[in-house]
Amino acid sequence: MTTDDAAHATTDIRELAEADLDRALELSYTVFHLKPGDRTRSFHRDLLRDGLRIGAYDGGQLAGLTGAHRRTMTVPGSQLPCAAVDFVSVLPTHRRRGILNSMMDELWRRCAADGRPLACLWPSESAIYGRYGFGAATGTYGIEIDASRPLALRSAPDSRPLRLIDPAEAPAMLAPRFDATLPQRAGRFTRDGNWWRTGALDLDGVRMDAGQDGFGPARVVVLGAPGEQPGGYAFYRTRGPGEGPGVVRVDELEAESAPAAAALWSYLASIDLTSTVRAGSRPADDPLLYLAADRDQVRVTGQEPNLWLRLVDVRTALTARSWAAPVDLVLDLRDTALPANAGRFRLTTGPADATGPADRTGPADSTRPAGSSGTTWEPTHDAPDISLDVRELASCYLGGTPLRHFVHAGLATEHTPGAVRRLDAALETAWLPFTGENH
Ligand SMILES: CC(=O)SCCNC(=O)CCNC(=O)[C@H](O)C(C)(C)COP(=O)(O)OP(=O)(O)OC[C@H]1O[C@@H](n2cnc3c(N)ncnc32)[C@H](O)[C@@H]1OP(=O)(O)O
Repeated sequence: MTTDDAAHATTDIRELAEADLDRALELSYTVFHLKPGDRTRSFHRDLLRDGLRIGAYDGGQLAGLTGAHRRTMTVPGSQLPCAAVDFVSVLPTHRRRGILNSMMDELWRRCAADGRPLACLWPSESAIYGRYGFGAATGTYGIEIDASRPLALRSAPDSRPLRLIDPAEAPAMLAPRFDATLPQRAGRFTRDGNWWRTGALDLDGVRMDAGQDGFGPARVVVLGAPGEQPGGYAFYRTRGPGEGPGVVRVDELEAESAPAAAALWSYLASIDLTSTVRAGSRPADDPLLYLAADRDQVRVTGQEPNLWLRLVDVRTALTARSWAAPVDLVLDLRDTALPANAGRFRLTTGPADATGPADRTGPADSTRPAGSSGTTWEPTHDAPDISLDVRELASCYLGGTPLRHFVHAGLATEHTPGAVRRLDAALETAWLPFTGENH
């Protein structure tokens, strides 16, 4: 037994007791170099208390922590329970002894017991989680608009009135528009009133960056007259001119149509005493990028992976989602962390989504229960058409990355010519997956 193994052997992985929540937060703040105020601490405490909680104990000392929030994620044609992993922390004195490995093993057991076929996370460092079968599954663009002149667009904005509303009324007023995006965008999370208040709008200033970056409180603009269902909304914060130009920071914008989006972006680019609009988290297929008449005015400033996904229960995940085209293929799947998923399986998808990938919208999709897509995933001894790792399957699962990209990179193998093209056609979604959250 090596010294490290000996140290690991003394670590007990078990439920993090409610009595240990405060020291668990202290551990997390230590490793993340944070010093939050009381409101943030209380928000974190509630999050940790209400989720899956795993502690790594070295005798009486808490040496490691993993939490996971119980959330519901949209997948093409359905919604699935997901463990949104957070607070992953190991004391600096106990690192690289395998504590994270052990906590991940425990996480899979907890996901199974809690009926969560998916797990996801936003990694602090992207090198860490591929080994556990997580793959980057949604991406995000940073967009900046030069608002020193009127926003030039290629089509006319929706002419309905825009109005600022009391942010306290926003959760109830905005939820129907947000919910309408759920069947279109895989990789999103359903929200309850509490999540709207804290996770989305941060009305109580509980997030770590609250008030520290010079931006004011959340402002909420909606498109449409009072009493009408909003055709779109944006919530944003502003910082007036000082050392630099005035900035509008857009935290979320959803619109029912391109003209509605045009109206909202035009408004944001016209706010007095500001000359830059920054949207840090937009989908790669944001219509704004195509509507812009001058791409020097609307620039992509960054592009990066956002949500990392783990298919904990591959059968449930694959049979729950809808497919854009029928396929009948044998996949040879590697999964070293969860061998129950590994092996050779025949994927036979149900009838293609009647509307096809170009027009898959409407609430009916999101209400279809998991497992009702007519898709099967059964063990077989037949020769494989494709070999791949569960990490790559996770990256392709929501329709964000075609498998052929991984084949080109030598990370997946096509044995039957045309098999990858067929699978990619089936995985495709009308809109790219997009999460729009980073916690
Ligand atoms: C979703 C989230 O919460 S993301 C936040 C992750 N947490 C942090 O970044 C906080 C600071 N860091 C830590 O607390 C710890 O160093 C952790 C959690 C990242 C790792 O915990 P450890 O117990 O040291 O990891 P463990 O010893 O189990 O190592 C597991 C494997 O991951 C690798 N690994 C661990 N940390 C890193 C890293 N930062 N970068 C790349 N690889 C890493 C190890 O080399 C090891 O690889 P191997 O199994 O191939 O040998």
